[in-house]
Amino acid sequence: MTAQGFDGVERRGLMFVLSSPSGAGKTTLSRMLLEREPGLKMSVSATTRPMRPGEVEGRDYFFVDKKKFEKMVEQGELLEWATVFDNRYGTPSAPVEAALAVGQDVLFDIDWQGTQQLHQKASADVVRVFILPPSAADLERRLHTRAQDSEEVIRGRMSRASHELSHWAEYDYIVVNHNVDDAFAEVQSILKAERLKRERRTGLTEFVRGLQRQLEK
Ligand SMILES: Nc1nc2c(ncn2[C@@H]2O[C@H](COP(=O)(O)OP(=O)(O)O)[C@@H](O)[C@H]2O)c(=O)[nH]1
Ligand SMILES: Nc1ncnc2c1ncn2[C@@H]1O[C@H](COP(=O)(O)OP(=O)(O)O)[C@@H](O)[C@H]1O
Repeated sequence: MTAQGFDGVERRGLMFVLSSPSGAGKTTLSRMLLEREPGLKMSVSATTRPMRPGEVEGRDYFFVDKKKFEKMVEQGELLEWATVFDNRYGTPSAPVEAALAVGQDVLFDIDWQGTQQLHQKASADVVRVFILPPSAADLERRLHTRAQDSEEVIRGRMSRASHELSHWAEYDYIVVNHNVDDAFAEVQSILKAERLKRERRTGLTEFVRGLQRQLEK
């Protein structure tokens, strides 16, 4: 599972997780990252929740019924899964493994339960980022301006937000999404720095040996 770094030094692919209370901006930041960061692939989850207007099957989620979801769990097809807002959500393993195998990094928009499971399985390769809204009023406004959920669903999401927030300390990095461009720049810097971590740059020993050979000539 090695990727060619942009500087030619091989490294292991990483799993980049964004979590937040609903409406804090994960989807927005994920889309920006995918547009601007080569070598990053989105993990598309399976969910039993209904499709929202504008969502696309296979791009945003694989929309499945409860029976199909249970079958995926039984057959061991999911890397992690959890129940959120009365719906099930899970990460199909095969595409993640395939992406890492060809040297891509994988981006996950999953909740704290899934993040814990992923971290238990592959702690060295998981980078966890938690996105905070600047205030409760902003969070509620964003859920309304997204205009994709009913009043009742929005109320449910607001009442779950405090519980979601309580998991912030399980993450490696915390970004407050005041302004989307600033938050994006922060998330992008985290990804860039994590790609340079010595421990996952498997090709460094060979690279440095090559440099030493050149110097000793
Ligand atoms: N554990 C887990 N959580 C997921 C997965 N996919 C999405 N989620 C989380 O489920 C929650 C609800 O997602 P969604 O219905 O798309 O609403 P949104 O957060 O408002 O965009 C969010 O916290 C997501 O991060 C998954 O595959 N596994
Ligand atoms: N920094 C920001 N300022 C204002 N609105 C934002 C900001 N970040 C995201 N939004 C808007 O808030 C809404 C919720 O964002 P979204 O990315 O769907 O959140 P999540 O995926 O965490 O539920 C969207 O309408 C999005 O355009």
